[in-house]
Amino acid sequence: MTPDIRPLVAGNWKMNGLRSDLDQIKAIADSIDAELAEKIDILLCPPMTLLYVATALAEDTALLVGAQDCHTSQSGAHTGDVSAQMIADCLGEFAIVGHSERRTDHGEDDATVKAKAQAAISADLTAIVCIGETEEERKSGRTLEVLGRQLEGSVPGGATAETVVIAYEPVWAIGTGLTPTPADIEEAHAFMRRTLADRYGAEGEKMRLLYGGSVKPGNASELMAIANVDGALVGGASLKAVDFLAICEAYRTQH
Ligand SMILES: O=C[C@H](O)COP(=O)(O)O
Repeated sequence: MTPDIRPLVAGNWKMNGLRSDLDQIKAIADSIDAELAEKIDILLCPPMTLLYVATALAEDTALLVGAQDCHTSQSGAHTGDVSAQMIADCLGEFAIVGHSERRTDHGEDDATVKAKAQAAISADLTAIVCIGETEEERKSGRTLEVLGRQLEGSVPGGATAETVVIAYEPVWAIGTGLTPTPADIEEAHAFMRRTLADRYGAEGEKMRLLYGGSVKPGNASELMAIANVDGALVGGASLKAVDFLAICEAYRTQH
């Protein structure tokens, strides 16, 4: 945690979720009480097919809703793509960009991720920019070098704490049940904080830095207590309301 930074717990449903799962979104939205809402922001990013219904379910609750990607343009001849403006039109407030699965599956490089983040910001969304090293990069001692390069290449100039959130997701920790040691996470987040503060000054000091990769109810408290970890980006454990809410609960007794 970072004093004076409001934590964000974000759920990324990835390519999961059918209409029959809308009850999970409703359960999450309806379970966020005033005490928890006062302490943290809680965000859910369902697949695009459920986005508009999700924002309707979240209306008049503290649940925030976002998307998992956006295009670099706001409209045009891009079959199958969805723009940041369309996400905002569906009342989404966030867009994840540069998730490692998109970097791998769709060949998205840092320049593309930066353009997507810029498109999100231009549509008044907050961009959650994902970065993280592969297993091979960690084993060869290049983690911080990779994070520095990705921050430089993926985060737009002029980013502020309002417009950008950074999610550190070691690729090898995603969906594997493995997590870095608390010391390794602390080192990575301290590095990101220094880098962002050097580049963005006071805004970099306030930017939210999430940890993602096998966050579960059982390890959330330990992970969220690490210095400069201002929340979580949760994959698998966000699919069930009871698990996602248990992760959010890690904050109830803190602050
Ligand atoms: O966006 C979420 C991350 O990729 C983490 O996924 P996971 O919690 O299933 O490891």
